[in-house]
Order: sequence, then structure tokens, then C-alpha cells
Amino acid sequence: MEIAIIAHDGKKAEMIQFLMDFKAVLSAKKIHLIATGTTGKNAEKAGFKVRKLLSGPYGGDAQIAARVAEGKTNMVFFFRDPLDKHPHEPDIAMLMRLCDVHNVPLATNPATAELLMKSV
Ligand SMILES: O=C(CO)COP(=O)(O)O
Repeated sequence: MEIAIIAHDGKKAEMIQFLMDFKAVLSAKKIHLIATGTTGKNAEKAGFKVRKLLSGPYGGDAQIAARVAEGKTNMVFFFRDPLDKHPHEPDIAMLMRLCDVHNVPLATNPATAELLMKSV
């Protein structure tokens, strides 16, 4: 199963904490992580194996959106920062839209991500 992880700068620490909390589940269930560039770098530093795509503002969200549309990514954890502005807002909206188009589970905060992980 492929899960995409993406976190805006103000939410990266929460993403790493979330991954730590579910480390055992991630390895037991053979989950392949993919990530936008900087989120992926942070996850690697914390000891997780992750395939890094481009950084979000440079097309990383769009790359993940394409994988969702192609049926390659099965779940998306996208910890968005609702208190910040993002130059690539159209890409963010596209990713969320394609999750809905293809009925792919999308968690935009740790509380929802936790519920999804418990169902994996
Ligand atoms: O901008 C992002 C999501 O919209 C995240 O990108 P990075 O992981 O490269 O910071």
C-alpha cells in the first residue's frame, strides 16, 4: 500500500510525531511512503524510508495528485497549515479534488490521519 505524506512548514513537526507514533504499524503493514521533497527529507532524518518527489511549490503536490489519479497512491496524509499562504494553492486544490474524484482517503490533520491509520 502506498501512502503519501505532505506537510506544510508549520505542520512538519506534527507529521514527524505522527509517523513516530505509528512507526510499528507502518512497518508491520508494509506501507510504502512517498512525500513531497522537504517533508520527505524530514521523514528520512527521523529514520523513515520514503520516496521523495519534488518540493510542494515546485510540483510535488501535482506529482502526488497524478499518482492518485493513476491509482498508485492509496491514501494521502496532507497536514495543511490553514494559517499560512501558499504560492501553489492551485496544486493543493487539485490534489484534494483528485482525492475526491477517485475516492482516495485524505486526512488533512493528525486527528483524521490517526483514525485512518487505525483502519489500515
Ligand atoms: O508545499 C507543500 C504542500 O503543499 C509541502 O512541500 P514540502 O514537503 O516540499 O515542503
